[in-house]
Amino acid sequence: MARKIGSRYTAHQILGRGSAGTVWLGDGPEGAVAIKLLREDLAADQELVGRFVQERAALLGLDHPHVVGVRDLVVDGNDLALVMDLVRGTDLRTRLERERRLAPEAAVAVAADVADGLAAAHKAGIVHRDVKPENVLLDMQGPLGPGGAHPALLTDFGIARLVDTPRRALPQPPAAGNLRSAKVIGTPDYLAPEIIEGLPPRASVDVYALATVLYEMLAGFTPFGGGHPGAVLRRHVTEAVAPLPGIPDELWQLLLQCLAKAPASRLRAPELATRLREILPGLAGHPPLDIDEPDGDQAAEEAADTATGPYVSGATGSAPGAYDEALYPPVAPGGSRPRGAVPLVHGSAAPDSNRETHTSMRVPGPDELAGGAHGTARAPRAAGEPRAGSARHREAVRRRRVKLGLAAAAVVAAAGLGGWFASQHGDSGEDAKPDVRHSDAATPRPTR
Ligand SMILES: Nc1ncnc2c1ncn2[C@@H]1O[C@H](COP(=O)(O)OP(=O)(O)OP(=O)(O)O)[C@@H](O)[C@H]1O
Repeated sequence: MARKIGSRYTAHQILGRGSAGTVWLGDGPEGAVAIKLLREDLAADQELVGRFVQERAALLGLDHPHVVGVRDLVVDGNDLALVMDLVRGTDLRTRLERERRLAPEAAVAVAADVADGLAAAHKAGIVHRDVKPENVLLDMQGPLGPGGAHPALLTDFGIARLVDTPRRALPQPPAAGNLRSAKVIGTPDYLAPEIIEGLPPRASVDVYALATVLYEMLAGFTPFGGGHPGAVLRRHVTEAVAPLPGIPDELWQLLLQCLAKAPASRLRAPELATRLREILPGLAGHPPLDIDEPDGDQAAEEAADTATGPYVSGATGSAPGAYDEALYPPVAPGGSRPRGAVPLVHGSAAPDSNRETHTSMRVPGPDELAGGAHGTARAPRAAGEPRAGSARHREAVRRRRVKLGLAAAAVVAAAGLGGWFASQHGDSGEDAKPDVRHSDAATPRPTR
């Protein structure tokens, strides 16, 4: 059923749905396009429409082979739509759902494309803030690259930031104690620790998210994902990345550098793109890594811990130990994380229960984050290693947790996690980095 969008475009058929709206296959004066029609409640929000219009120049100005171009912005009655280049292919999430993990060469080729796209955006002063497999489109009509990878293009620039605002999105947390009132915008698995800690997001958050996507392409799971969203956030801040058995060392070192907790330790996007392309030839013929995902039952335990733990204690005025299900949806029966259960805007429905999407939640305080330091590490197992889950294994895990908990408590008591984290950033040299504005300012500021 065709539908007119403004005076110039016609939407013909739905390509897919996201949390902010529906993407249509359409056409306009210059041929086939993809039209992202924002949800009606978003389109009816005058403040939001104003921000989109204000952003017009930035959204339309990004022209790069690895960025999905925005061609037009339509504000027409109840419709608010972004007209984009049509990418004939699929998104990376769909490919990962099908293949689980990619061979290192293909994974690195995809990541290098995305890093190129990010480099262009950062140069133009735009931070993406929501790099994840759903936002990486694979152009099946493009030429095959290293490892048989199709060209990858990053989409949804600045959309998360534009759509998610404090206006009525969330109940405000009390402005007391060490709780910060800023919100976290993004998708839990890909959120850089400094965002969780409440620092303003800069270009390095995109590099962290891209490194997470690369890890996921190689491993079949993200480094800190699994269980309750609160547990995921804590792991980003407190845990080291578990090594991937069999990964070529050069690639592993690159991943570690870009997953560094301190933003200044990460590579910038152009350097990352260069390094990835440098190591590509050495990965030719390397098979996909043969590893197993950390156990689901462990994730379930972690989720249970989190639900009764200190993370959200008192955060929204609830009783200690309780948590607000509207903000932190419960874990599905069986312990597996409900992908797509955390809406971009409070109150919106998840577009597809199999899809991971954005989250919007308050930033936990340092002492709340410290509560996560007690042994939630999820180490991947080399294929063939005995699967955890036996009674003996569970007892060992419990004992290890107690030990780790005591150790963590000692560390936190001695130094204070907040102080530790602040010092990581305090001398990080982040200020010396290019000053990349968020996509909600009116005029792009050139990088220094
Ligand atoms: N420019 C495009 N060309 C072709 N298909 C697209 C284009 N943009 C998005 N799509 C497809 O439309 C679907 C929905 O995209 P959308 O960006 O709305 O949601 P998402 O990124 O999957 O989720 P969310 O917005 O909640 O993060 C995806 O399956 C994607 O593959």
